[in-house]
Amino acid sequence: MTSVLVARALAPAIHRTLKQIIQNGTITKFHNYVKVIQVAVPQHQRRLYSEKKVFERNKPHCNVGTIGHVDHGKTTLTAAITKVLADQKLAKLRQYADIDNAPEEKARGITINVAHIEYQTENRHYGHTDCPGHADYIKNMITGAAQMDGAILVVAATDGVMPQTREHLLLAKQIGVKHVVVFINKVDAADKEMVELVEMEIRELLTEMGFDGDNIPIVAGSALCALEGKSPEIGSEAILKLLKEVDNYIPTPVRELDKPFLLPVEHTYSIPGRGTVVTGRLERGVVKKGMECEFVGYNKTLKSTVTGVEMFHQILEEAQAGDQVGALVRGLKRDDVKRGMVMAKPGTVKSHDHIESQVYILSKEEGGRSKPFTSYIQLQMFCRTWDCPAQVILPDKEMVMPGEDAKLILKLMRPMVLEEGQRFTLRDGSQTLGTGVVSKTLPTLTEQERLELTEGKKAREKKQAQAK
Ligand SMILES: Nc1nc2c(ncn2[C@@H]2O[C@H](COP(=O)(O)OP(=O)(O)OP(=O)(O)O)[C@@H](O)[C@H]2O)c(=O)[nH]1
Ligand SMILES: [Mg+2]
Repeated sequence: MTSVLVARALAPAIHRTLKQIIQNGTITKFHNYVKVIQVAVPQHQRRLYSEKKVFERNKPHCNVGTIGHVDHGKTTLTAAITKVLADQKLAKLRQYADIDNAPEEKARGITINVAHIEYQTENRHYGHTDCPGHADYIKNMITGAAQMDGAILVVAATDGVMPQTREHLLLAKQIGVKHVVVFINKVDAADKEMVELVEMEIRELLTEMGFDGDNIPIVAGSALCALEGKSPEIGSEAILKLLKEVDNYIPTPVRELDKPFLLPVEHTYSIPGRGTVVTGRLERGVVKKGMECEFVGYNKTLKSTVTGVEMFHQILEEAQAGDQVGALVRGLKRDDVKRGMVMAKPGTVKSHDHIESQVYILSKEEGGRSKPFTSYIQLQMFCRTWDCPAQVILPDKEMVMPGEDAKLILKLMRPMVLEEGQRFTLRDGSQTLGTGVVSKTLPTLTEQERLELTEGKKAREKKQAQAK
């Protein structure tokens, strides 16, 4: 007991000294520092001296993000939001180059990977996902949007509604994002009539897509002015107005805290000296340090234990459904775990490669395909953080017309975690076909069926002939 008290009293001094040693370069690597801490301080005291802050859960958490056509200013707006809120001590400023930080993003001046940013308003704590607008990176946008409780659609006043404005809105709707707030950007470079015209055009599009086009809040301003601290009436004031609308219009969803936890893995990182961290939005339940977990997907089930939980690099006592989480896991290498796997309470989820579903196929006017399709068409299925090719079988009709609702049997190339009631999106090349819900999971494909699926009927017959 005395030694604990002494350690407690001495710890801040030890911490200061160690910090100084690091700064002086005597201990260069952080994990060496951690090792010294581990030797010097008893385990139950260690967190007190950790470099990281403990996350203070004093406001509801909500996930939003920016969607919209390429170059309309989503990343600039994301940076501007952090700037305006940093002035009120509600965020840490994230510069544009901090958000689009990959070399290719810098070279091309476009967003490729989604970025997760944190900020707060007076009312809520936000996780903000900045999505890419370029048509080639729609896949990343789908994963990003799947984590949002509400979206901020960015439309440049200089361009108005463009192809990915429409496509992102359509995908958001399909994925189940029900609440959208609009920011008309670049008003510094457009006249008033133009802005009014663009607003009318957006309201029309929203209504056409099945959103409440008449009442959705639309704020006009300039993200660049806000970021550069110029013309406050279209700069910082417009950003604050937008955030107020986001606060009011996008409700905090009811989280499923009492269910077994499930985290669709978005990324994996390796932290030297500590292990592997998986990130993603916790879909349901609660995760704490010490809990056993299981990674399921791609024909694999890996067992592990959660050894730490963080949100935006701050330590979490407990991660709750809806949180944007980083979980440190024991005994797994970074390459063992892949995006698209699910981290869940052991024994609570199962992979499936054969399902029955109810799907709405979009009409041409809604952005879907113009021709009907029949059995054996191969489509790409997007669900949570994974996507996978799937073969379609129509059990009760010859063909499905665009604009129709249909029962589809889907055979997946790989078994992935799926549950009854799970939503997914179907795409064909660069076109969104529709969304569906898993109505029933069916028996796993037999070896014969899988062979047929992967190699086609002809190849199978050839193999059988050769075997004879
Ligand atoms: N005039 C003006 N230019 C702006 C404004 N906001 C952004 N821009 C410029 O528009 C260009 C594109 O901005 P980004 O923020 O990269 O656009 P984005 O929507 O994130 O683009 P992607 O992520 O690649 O789809 C940059 O050159 C910005 O400086 C604005 O309010 N006014
Ligand atoms: Mg961007």
